Amino acid sequence: MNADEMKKQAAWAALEYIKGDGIVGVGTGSTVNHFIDALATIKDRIEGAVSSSEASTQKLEANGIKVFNLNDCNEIEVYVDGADESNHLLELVKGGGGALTREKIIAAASKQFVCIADASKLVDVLGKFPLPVEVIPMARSYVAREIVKLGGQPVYREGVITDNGNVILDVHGLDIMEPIKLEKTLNDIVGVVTNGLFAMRPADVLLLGSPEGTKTVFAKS
Ligand SMILES: O=C[C@H](O)[C@H](O)[C@H](O)COP(=O)(O)O
Repeated sequence: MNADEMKKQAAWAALEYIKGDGIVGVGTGSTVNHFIDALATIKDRIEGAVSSSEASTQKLEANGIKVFNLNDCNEIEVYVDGADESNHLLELVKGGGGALTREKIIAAASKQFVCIADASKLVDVLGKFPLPVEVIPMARSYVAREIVKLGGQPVYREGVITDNGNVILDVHGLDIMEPIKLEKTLNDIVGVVTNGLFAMRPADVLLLGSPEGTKTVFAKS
């Protein structure tokens, strides 16, 4: 079974978590693309979706799913999104596709966060995948220097502008032993919009596609 088949398996398993008839929070990425295909099969029983990126919005609308503005919604019941890495507390690294800020906003505004991924994404310690940081363009060099002071090696993601008009620094080599602390420290640098650590608001459940079937993982305390 290849990684994409595992992603698809986890994405379809997430349908079970869509219990109500309201608005579903939808993330971004190749795993979420499978979830949107799955969601399309129940589109007549849900009101619609809120979307974390222009790419997901396009795919949702192409599938006949109405996309709402988050400002017009109350609390979202369920948010479904992928991840680049998850530890056993379901703290995540996200943003490989550059959609981290809108993803973090919808995750914060949702009651339940269901993370979907292939089995390779579960790790003991976060940090092998470079940590994306979304930055206001004029602050790029300043923020990069501040990140170097923290021990990271920021790499500018050339040619990428986020849906919010910002740039991304991918930070290598950071010690992510204390994810909540690092998430806050990075967000405190002036010019940072947000970073791809989802530790203050981790996932509530992780669905991992694997050759042995979908595994359901809850946070280990
Ligand atoms: O910005 C992108 C998102 O955080 C994605 O959810 C993450 O990169 C995982 O993507 P994929 O499902 O393609 O592995």
